[in-house]
Amino acid sequence: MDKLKVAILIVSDTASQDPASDRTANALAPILDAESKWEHPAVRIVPDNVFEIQRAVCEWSDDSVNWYNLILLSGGTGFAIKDNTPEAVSPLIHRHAPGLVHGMIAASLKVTPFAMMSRPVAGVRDKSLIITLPGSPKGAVENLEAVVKLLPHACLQSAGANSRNMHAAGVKSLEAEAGVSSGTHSHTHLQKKPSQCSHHHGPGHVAPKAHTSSNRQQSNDPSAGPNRRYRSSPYPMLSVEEALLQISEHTPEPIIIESPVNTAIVGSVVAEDVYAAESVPAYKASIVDGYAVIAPDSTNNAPSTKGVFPVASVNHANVGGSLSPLKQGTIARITTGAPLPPNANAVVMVEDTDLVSSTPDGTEEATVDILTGDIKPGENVREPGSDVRLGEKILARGDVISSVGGEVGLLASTGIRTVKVFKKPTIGVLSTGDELVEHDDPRTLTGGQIRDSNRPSLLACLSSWGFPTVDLGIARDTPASELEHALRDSLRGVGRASSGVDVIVTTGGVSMGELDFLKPTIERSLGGTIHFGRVSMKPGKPTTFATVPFKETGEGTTQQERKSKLIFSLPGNPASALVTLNLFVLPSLHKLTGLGESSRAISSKPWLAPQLGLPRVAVVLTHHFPLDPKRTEYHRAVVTASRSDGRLYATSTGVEGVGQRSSRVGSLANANALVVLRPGRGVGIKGEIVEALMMGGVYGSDTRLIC
Ligand SMILES: Nc1nc2c(c(=O)[nH]1)N[C@H]1C(S)=C(S)[C@@H](COP(=O)(O)OP(=O)(O)OC[C@H]3O[C@@H](n4cnc5c(N)ncnc54)[C@H](O)[C@@H]3O)O[C@H]1N2
Ligand code: MOO
Ligand SMILES: [Mg+2]
Repeated sequence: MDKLKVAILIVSDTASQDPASDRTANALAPILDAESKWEHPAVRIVPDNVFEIQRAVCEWSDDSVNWYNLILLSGGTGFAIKDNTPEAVSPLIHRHAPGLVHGMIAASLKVTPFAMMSRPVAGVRDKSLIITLPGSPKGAVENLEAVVKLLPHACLQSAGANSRNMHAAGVKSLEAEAGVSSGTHSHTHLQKKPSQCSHHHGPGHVAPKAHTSSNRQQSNDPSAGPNRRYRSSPYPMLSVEEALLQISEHTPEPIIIESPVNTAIVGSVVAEDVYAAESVPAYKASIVDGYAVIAPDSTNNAPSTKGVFPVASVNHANVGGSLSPLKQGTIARITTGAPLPPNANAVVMVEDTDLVSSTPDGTEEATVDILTGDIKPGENVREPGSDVRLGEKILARGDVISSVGGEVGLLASTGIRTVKVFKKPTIGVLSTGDELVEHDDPRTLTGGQIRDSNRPSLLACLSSWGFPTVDLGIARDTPASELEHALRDSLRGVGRASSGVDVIVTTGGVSMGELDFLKPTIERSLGGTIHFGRVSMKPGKPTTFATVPFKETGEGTTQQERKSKLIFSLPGNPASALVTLNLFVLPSLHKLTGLGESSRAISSKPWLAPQLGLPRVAVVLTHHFPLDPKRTEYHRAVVTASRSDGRLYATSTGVEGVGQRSSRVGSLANANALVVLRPGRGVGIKGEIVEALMMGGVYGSDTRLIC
């Protein structure tokens, strides 16, 4: 018999930094070598990080050529916060092996009651047997020794060997070595072929409840095949309002970064009150072009400003150095914004003066006649700090740095070089489907191929909202592992998503088809939680929202814990994808970007206040709109403002025939609003006032009148 392949994954933050500190791998290897059934183990070390662990296990189990029969993990199985090896491994397991877990704990309990504090996991993924062991060399050795005799047999069965033959050939001796007797129960168990196990996972079987958010059944098992898929969705149908509440609840709080004041902060929300670092103006400045004068007041006994005065000096804006004081009886020429010389207290506009004489060379003013005596101290002068006082609060937490430029101007003028803002989330967009072809592929479509229109349209929409995006490409439906790898890579920040994403938006694969793998992949393979998988709306019924646990540490941030990443899995139909992006993803992005803080700061409203998501307005229907009997419809429409009566009017982008069909992305071309049509019989009547969500600016019109 060929030797079996075995890999050891050491899970330890310490050993990942200092590989020499690991003693467990060297302690385990001799136990396997003694069996002479194993190749020398491959060893790798990763930190206590769910994604690193999953990546290594998948590499060893999923490669169709170089897969390993046995994958042993050591470390991260205790109760400490950072111990998350079982959480990383459980979702990867297709068929659990509680017997091995029981055997290991029973053996350890003979040695120490602390065995109860270990949380081992064991089971089969594809053809590989995966077992977690404690991190200490002693504990790992004890656990491995407890099961090692059974492992060659277990691995061969997992790999698909005929168990009857194996049983006849060697089980008796195995049992003898392991010190167990071959009772009826163990016979039955060992005789089961791996493929037979899958019938446990069809509908009717209560799957292990790992990360579901309710008591419902877990999503379809992709390996069960179409004849075993659910024939009704296990996901409860939520109302749009309930779905928005779930999103609100599970969208993490925004995190703060220090950002330089430049164009990139436009659209950001200020995270801490900002105080002026400098006064504006920093000096006494002229508001006009003219002559600085000493206007009479009770303190200076100056004569009237009316009369002819010698021009003593010239003050331009941008002068360096110190200015000589203005003497009584003289004036100084000055430009707008320039500093007044000491003693000057007012400026006379050049329009209120006449030139009397020039210097002998004819190039300069010698004397000027001031035509008005009605100049008061302070006239045409900006006092230091009169625009902005040093230390004055110029922006408050929650303020939005708008594209108008006023906030950037304030920061720039007061010497603020960096500002604390909430980090804008980065969104990765992934299309799924075997039928998809790049939209710009020059080849003619064949068979059931269609162009991927969702990715470009979603990326365009997200960019227009001002969020950084990552194009995650297309993941095929088959093999299902392609989707799993694409999502995991994006969550871990490798490949196309190397700069990291906070939110993943996928389209396709969320409904009831046998290739609709999104939900099972999130739940079963990534250990995510699906908060909802169906919404009573049209279009967009199968919209799915999930969170996947994650810990982030990065540069330049002050609060580094983003505990989970968000996945919005939108329906594949193009109109459904865009409508649900607007309706569900935008409010979440707004919360992540700190706009929730904004609404709290401004009005103490909860985060679902109108500032989050699309603005809501009341519109008048310009014609009859058909209603759906069950689902709330988000009808694509053009909203115009009437100049005659100041009201907003909504006209459908197409009510006849296929106008609003969810495959018809054209229903969103020119649309600037989603008209909210509550379910009912018949039609929404022309002239009726309903709610609309504005996706773009209102068009102007004075012709849109109804009677
Ligand atoms: N038996 C049932 N079937 C369907 C139901 C249902 O409740 N029971 N729901 C329907 C509804 S409603 C929708 S919406 C769709 C959602 O389908 P999926 O999200 O599973 O998406 P796919 O099956 O992958 O594709 C649907 C459709 O969209 C096209 N598509 C997919 N991706 C793209 C893309 N990137 N660019 C352009 N077009 C795309 C795909 O080719 C299909 O034509 O399910 C109904 N079925
Ligand atoms: O819910 Mo679907 O998006 O109507 O076609
Ligand atoms: Mg589908």
